[in-house]
Amino acid sequence: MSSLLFTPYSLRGLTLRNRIVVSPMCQYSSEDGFANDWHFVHLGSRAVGGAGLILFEATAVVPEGRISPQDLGLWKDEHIAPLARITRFIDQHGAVAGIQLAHAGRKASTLRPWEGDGLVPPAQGGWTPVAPSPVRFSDSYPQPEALDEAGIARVVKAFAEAAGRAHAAGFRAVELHAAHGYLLHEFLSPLSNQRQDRYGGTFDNRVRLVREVVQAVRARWPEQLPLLVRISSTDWVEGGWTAEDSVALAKLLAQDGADLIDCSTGGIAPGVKIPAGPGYQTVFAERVRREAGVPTAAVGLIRSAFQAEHILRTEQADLVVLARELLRDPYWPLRAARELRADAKWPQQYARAKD
Ligand SMILES: Cc1cc2nc3c(=O)[nH]c(=O)nc-3n(C[C@H](O)[C@H](O)[C@H](O)COP(=O)(O)O)c2cc1C
Repeated sequence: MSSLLFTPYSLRGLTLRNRIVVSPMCQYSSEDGFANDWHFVHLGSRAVGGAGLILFEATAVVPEGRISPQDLGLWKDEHIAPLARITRFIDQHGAVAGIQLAHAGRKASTLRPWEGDGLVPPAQGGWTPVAPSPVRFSDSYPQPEALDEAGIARVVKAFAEAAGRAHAAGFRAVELHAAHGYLLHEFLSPLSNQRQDRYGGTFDNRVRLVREVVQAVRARWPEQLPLLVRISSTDWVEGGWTAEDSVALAKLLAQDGADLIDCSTGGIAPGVKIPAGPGYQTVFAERVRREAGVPTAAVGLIRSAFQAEHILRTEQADLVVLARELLRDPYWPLRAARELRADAKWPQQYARAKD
């Protein structure tokens, strides 16, 4: 029986050689948003290791939207060339390079990198983070400033412009980060969004920003290439964002031009007890897929080849996304193919090694 994990998968005009996705993972290795040799080796080795789609870390669309001052960025044209060097290498090794575009909102770093090689804390001119409402994430986070409508419009434009640069850098998939308590998620969740204008209150108002971003990115991103959205499918908190909300949102985002929903959870509030166990978030991918009729990706404690194959065979998700397993072992796909005795599409040298 052939393996589903190693069966190519198509979204729009793009075909992945298999269904293994490298989850976006911050590397804390960039200066001023620029990719460098660390990113080249880290991401390139995962292409050589056999993954189908490699999602670059949360990449900030504006400098003040970084989770850490060492995050990648795409807020200026100068960021394109070093990224293009990496996407070319990934392409040459048969994988697809995708980028996660992000704005960290109230959880953004407030350290403004200065001209030299130091950091400026908020009291000496660092950033004030922005959010839907002036509600801090926790006592140890600064109070954010609520975005006004002009600020919201600038965020939408920044995502679209970053998507344009991502295309110029050779990316063939883009994922919008609307999860883990960052800006787009902060608008979705009633726990962080206490606005009373057309971006807050009702479900339709809270989803307005993420819909505008999807529409704006879709307008900028080539028609034949896929657009993914990562959501936190539940806040795991009473009164927060729910799995039902996720199903309703997925339907709307599909109308707006999203092709796949990457179903993560959590991140909106500190100290929340999450029942983490093998594949603990897969149930959300399954539900969104079944009830919204939208392709999904499953992520979270997916560790073995058989577990990944099972998720696909039982139609819980269309793609499996691995973070820590692929951090430990870039060659996880190669091992998985052996374990499943799958006929994987390898770069030539590995095809020879496999025989
Ligand atoms: C070092 C590290 C960095 C991460 N950075 C990101 C990120 O940039 N964007 C994101 O959506 N998730 C990020 N995550 C979360 C992972 O993508 C993934 O959702 C989570 O680790 C669960 O998958 P796993 O059990 O396979 O590790 C990060 C996780 C780790 C371990």
